[in-house]
Amino acid sequence: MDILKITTVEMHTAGEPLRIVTSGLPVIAGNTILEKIRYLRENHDDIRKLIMLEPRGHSDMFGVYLIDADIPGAEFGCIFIHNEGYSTMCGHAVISLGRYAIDYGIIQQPTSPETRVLMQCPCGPVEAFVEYKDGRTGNVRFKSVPSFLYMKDVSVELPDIGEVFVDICYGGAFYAFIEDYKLGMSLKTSSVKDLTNGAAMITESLKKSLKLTHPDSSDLAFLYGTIIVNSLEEDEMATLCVFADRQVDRSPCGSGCSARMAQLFSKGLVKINEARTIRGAVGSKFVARVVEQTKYGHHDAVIVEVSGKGHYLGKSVFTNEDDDVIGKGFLLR
Ligand SMILES: O=C(O)[C@H]1NCC[C@@H]1O
Repeated sequence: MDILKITTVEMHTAGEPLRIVTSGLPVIAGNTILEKIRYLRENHDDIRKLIMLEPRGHSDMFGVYLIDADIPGAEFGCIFIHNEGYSTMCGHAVISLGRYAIDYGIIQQPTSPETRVLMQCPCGPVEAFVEYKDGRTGNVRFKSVPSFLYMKDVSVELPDIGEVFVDICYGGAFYAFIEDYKLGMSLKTSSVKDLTNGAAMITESLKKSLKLTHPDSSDLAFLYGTIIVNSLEEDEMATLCVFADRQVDRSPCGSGCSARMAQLFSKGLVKINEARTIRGAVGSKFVARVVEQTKYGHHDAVIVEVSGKGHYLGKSVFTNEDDDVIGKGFLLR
């Protein structure tokens, strides 16, 4: 590996980390963002492991490579990385990146009270609006790609629990959704370890039995994770997203909020423009609302707007010595 130095800006959105790589990447071959992801997976997955896994990261680390966009109007493209590979959408990253794009001069003439930043995510264009006042960036709201309920009441057989039913929904990534009580658990009182195991069992089982299709590309047609939600009878919506290799989102999961709102809308449980606050694993919140109805392929879909705020944590300079094999990345659980 001929990596000498990788520099990053470190942020978090609602507790979920975002390691933004600012220099040190090789030339990434490919004409489209999806081709670039394939190229990275096949040729430079060592870089992802180096900065996501231990000892520089951990099993729940998340990051992004910024690339030139290949669609008109987008300021940049985002290649999201995590403990297992590359994701198709990441709302918490978009929220932090909205601030970063202005604060680090990608957008040179920001406007008040909001600046529009169009980002190309692997799932498609995502439009962010960044609060900007007196030279300072603030909250970010984004409108994601069309989100939809893909399949309802899919049966999953779980060891020790038995048969449960999940809905599969898309919000730039595919998730299985299940209420906590159906697993005999509670988002309020069960341990994160038990919830994670329950969610991961669902994802693993569905990956073996369910073939997903996506209107645009087979590269986007895979189950990213399972989201455990609370009952709608509770005062506030709550969620815990377990994605990639048992990675636990600290935030309420932006793409999961889009998918959840699409699920609720298609069942008549939220109305257009009705704002819902969604609490994540560490108590932080996003606000989401359906803003438009649309079609995506043959799916009845909606555009969901999600808002939250990202914060800066610092900067890193990562190196790797030639004789440091362990330092190339590992996970201990
Ligand atoms: O906010 C989101 O959409 C993301 N957070 C980590 C997992 C998802 O990609």
